Amino acid sequence: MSQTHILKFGGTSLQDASFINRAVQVVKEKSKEARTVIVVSAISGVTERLLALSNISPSKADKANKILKELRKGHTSLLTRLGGSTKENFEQLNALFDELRAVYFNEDLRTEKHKAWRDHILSIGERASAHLFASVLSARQLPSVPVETQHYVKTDNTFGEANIIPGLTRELLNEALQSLDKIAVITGFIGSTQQHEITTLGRSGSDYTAALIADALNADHMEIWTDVDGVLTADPKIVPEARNLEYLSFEDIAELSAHGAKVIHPKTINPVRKSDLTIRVRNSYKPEQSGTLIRREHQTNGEFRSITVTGPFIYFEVPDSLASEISRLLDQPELPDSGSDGFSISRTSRFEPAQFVMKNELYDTLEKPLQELARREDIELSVSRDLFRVNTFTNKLKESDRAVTQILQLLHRKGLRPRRIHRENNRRYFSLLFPEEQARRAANLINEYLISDSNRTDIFLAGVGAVGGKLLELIDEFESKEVSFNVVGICNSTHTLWNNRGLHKRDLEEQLAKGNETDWQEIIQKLTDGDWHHTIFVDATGSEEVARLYPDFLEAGIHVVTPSKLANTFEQSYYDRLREKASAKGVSFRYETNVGAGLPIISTINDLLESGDKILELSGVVSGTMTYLFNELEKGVSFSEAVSVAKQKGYAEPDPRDDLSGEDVARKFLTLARELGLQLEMEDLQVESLIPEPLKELDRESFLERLSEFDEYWKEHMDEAASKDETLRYTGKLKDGKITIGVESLPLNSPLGQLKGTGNMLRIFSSRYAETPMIIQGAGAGREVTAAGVLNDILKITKEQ
Ligand SMILES: NC(=O)C1=CN([C@@H]2O[C@H](COP(=O)(O)OP(=O)(O)OC[C@H]3O[C@@H](n4cnc5c(N)ncnc54)[C@H](O)[C@@H]3O)[C@@H](O)[C@H]2O)C=CC1
Ligand SMILES: N[C@@H](CC=O)C(=O)O
Repeated sequence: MSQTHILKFGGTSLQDASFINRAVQVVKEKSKEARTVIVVSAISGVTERLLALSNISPSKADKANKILKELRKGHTSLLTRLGGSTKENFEQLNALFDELRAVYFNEDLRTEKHKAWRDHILSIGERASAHLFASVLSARQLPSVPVETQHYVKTDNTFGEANIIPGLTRELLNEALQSLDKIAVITGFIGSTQQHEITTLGRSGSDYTAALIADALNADHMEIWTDVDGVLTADPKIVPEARNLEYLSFEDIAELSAHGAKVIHPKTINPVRKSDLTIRVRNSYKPEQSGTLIRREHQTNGEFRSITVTGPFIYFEVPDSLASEISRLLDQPELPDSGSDGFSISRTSRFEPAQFVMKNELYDTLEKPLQELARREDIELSVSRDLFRVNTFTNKLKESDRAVTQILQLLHRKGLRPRRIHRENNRRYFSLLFPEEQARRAANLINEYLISDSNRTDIFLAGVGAVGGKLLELIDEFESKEVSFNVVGICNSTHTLWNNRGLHKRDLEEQLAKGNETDWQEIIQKLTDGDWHHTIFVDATGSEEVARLYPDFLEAGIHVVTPSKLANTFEQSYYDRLREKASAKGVSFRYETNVGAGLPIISTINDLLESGDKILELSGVVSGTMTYLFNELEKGVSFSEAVSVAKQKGYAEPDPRDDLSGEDVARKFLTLARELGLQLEMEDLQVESLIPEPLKELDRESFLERLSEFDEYWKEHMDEAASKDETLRYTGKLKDGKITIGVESLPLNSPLGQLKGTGNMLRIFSSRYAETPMIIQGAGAGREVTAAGVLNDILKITKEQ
């Protein structure tokens, strides 16, 4: 057995009999594979009791006696419960509590060497814990011996936060432990001065002791047993969704700790920084989990991602001329130690104000001289109080600043604007300053960004009919290394279904009908409050109610993609508002499928305009349903039958009267006109409707039932065209700011007369394409091509991020 493993049990890992039993089990397993050395903290709550004792005045002896009695009883009864109650074990424990009583009531020590007296009192916690645990291990056939480190860990006399004398400590520990043939159960946290007065090592002192021992014994592995899952992406009290990090490097830990992470103190790493020691942080509540592995060389992996929240801070600005004097004030050695992020100053130029961020308590100490300085310069010092820093760490910042931009965009979309952004060059870290509640929200959002697959896009899909249903299928089938989709919610006009982990086509068939009733206010609320970092709302309903909600989604930082032509063809002011909202919130509104379904009509026109071309005329066929109907008439199918099949095939609008009335084509031409910058309304268009006058006032069902009454009319019409070697087409034209739409009889062998199926053809005449127009032609309706076009819009948004 050539390996040496150090197991450090924190107070929570020894909090009661069941936890101690669990720790015994860990030791039993470990000692089968390696030489095992144990380091213990005081049992949970004991250090706090000892501190309370040290603050009780001797005149209140009753109170002190109560604590002394409880501490002794707590330890001895645990010893009995755990089967370690030999006479010798009791005597050793009782001797410690006798010592505690004697030190506590030693008036000379208390008054003359108060700090040393207090450290001596505190040391009893670890010493009692080591005796207790060693006794229990021995009773369970794991021969053990308590080792009190005040004899071996040598320090200076900074009581409360003593500094190690490294060489001497290493030598003494090595001498004491190297040839021990029993399991050493060693006290963490304590040492002693050269004059043998007990000292304590400050915050995370027991982890530090464990590292000193690992160094002295050239240990291979160290386990820190504590009450959290390992090193997490954030403090779970602030970010409940914080995740455990699987592995980190020593350098990662040092960087995290310098900016507020609490699990491992950087001084723990110091003694073993150059060694090959592996450290595992594990949770005593969940011993089956593997925790976080920390070692020297994990430097370049992607695991390093975390958030810490520090504060509270004060923020103020002063003219640059005053900054040097304030910096001198901050340099005073007698100021309270406010940690590595106690204060920071940003000075961009002599002409810009200097910005100061400092811990509240530091400002409180300096407030008077600061105000005095400001008065002298006749400046009103306006301070913002109680701000918190959200520090973000990620390996992504090694390559570029893209993560900073993405995070800022994400926060901006959620209405969070930091007071100050601090980014150090060549560091994997940046910080943002917020008021407390905003800092909490920002930390949760950034955590979601860091832990989720950063390529993931969350989608809410409204409308799961012809287009929406097919889209869900395409999303299910979609595979890419760069992008992944997560459909968090779907709805139809009656039901809504949510699942953070993703919905699929099968859920539509099996689960949607069991979902909640569709409630649009609830959907908006849920999407607005959700911590999804990159959300797209897809409207495939064709509903006016839904199209009127886009400003709410854009306002909440949610992108909108839609095949519905409604929103772009409501009043002009609504069209303008959507664009203003999207731009203000840094989100996208995409609707390529509004004209020609999957054909790239809108994007082509915008590309031409962007490159300086001038559009002179747009004309042709942009209704797939109409082409289909006239093609069917050519074959001798009745008009009413063709309409019904067009609906079944998913070409026609949710209400086919929108196709037949020309409204669908009108909306398409109006959208194109507005893309060209024309300010037109629906009433400005000249549109020929195919709805027979007597059927105009009927509801949808009665209309479809009575449509066959007009089959003969359409047959005659088509026959007449055929007699001239012509056919019917429903065409539209935008020229000189005017839109005209209607039925035309065209030569069968003309390009438009040749259209088949759901064929669309749009001719673009422009300054550059004046003689020979640019033509975009292809299927212009149908669930497949439209859903694919919607997916393309979604992909464009993911690429813009
Ligand atoms: N079918 C096609 O070829 C093309 C369709 N479009 C557009 O796509 C949209 C959808 O068309 P289809 O899928 O064919 O329609 P559809 O009638 O097959 O499906 C509509 C879906 O929206 C749901 N819905 C309706 N009102 C709702 C409301 N207020 N709240 C929640 N859900 C609601 C319905 O329950 C249904 O699931 C329409 O705006 C249409 O103009 C655009 C281009 C081509
Ligand atoms: N009903 C429309 C669908 C596409 O926009 C059409 O037939 O063109």
